[in-house]
Amino acid sequence: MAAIEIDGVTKRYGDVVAVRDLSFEVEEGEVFGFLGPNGAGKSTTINMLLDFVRPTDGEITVLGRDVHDESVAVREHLGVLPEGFSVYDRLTGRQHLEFAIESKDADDNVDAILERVGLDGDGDRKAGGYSKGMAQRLVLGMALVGDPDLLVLDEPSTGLDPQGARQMRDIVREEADRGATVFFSSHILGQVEAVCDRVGILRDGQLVAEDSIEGLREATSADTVLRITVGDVPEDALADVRDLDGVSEVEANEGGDRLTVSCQSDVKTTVLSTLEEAGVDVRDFETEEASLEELFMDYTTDKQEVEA
Ligand SMILES: Nc1ncnc2c1ncn2[C@@H]1O[C@H](COP(=O)(O)OP(=O)(O)OP(=O)(O)O)[C@@H](O)[C@H]1O
Repeated sequence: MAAIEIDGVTKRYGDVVAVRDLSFEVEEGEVFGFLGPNGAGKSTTINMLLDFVRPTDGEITVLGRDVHDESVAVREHLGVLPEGFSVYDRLTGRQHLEFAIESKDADDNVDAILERVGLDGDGDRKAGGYSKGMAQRLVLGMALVGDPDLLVLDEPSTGLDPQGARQMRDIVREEADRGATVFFSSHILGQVEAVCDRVGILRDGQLVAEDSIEGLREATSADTVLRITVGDVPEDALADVRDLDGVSEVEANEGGDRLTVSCQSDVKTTVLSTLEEAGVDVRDFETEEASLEELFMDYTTDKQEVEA
């Protein structure tokens, strides 16, 4: 069973189409990163998943249940870190967690959760005095109560310091290891790269890519840079490499013993074998893959915009 099934979903706000005929699935136990530039429709999608907003068209099923018709049953299995969450100023962190444990009829240990989210020592302070990052940690702690089957986290790393961001990554992986599904949106691409099994990239309300990071790399035109140390290179060997499909640039240094080849990820081995076939002594090589940032730009920006 898929943990999340989004089928032909459209959301219109008057003339604005926030999400357009969106369909995708997230498998149980998967960590799925939901990416997209500002205004792409990520929060709208998450709000529809949580039944905060109704789709204009289409169906959404979470853990095999319709999110609207069976919203109460769905909620019992969900942990949510919503966008624009708020805390109760007059209640302590501990009281927030006790409330979450009681409402979920769970038996979590408050101190263990405080420690997990990095709030040990601050549990007895009023949440009104928490910094933004501390409040975010608290709401994440509340989302973890009751070992939910599905965690939905909207921009979980925003406002966290580097240590908090690392704790967030660890928590996401730990939750996945115990079998939970994690669906989160993010702008922090390094976070996504480090924890996601798959990502979906949204642009103008439509999914423009859905794959593992590795798969995206192979499918995109964002180049891999191959640095090769060679004996020496005859000009015609360079010409053979330049002629390969998927190679965009070949440069040799002045000494002629180092080559830099920009190419698509899947032609790296062809570049090396072409050099060897032309009699070049390939001594060493290293590759520099396109960063997730470059992949993201590649999927969400028109080529003309990049060139401009
Ligand atoms: N309540 C609303 N009324 C009118 N338009 C809306 C409403 N909510 C969202 N939109 C529009 O829908 C589009 C998608 O917005 P959404 O907030 O889902 O994007 P996002 O990907 O979450 O962006 P961000 O990264 O900036 O949070 C935007 O054009 C936005 O202006």
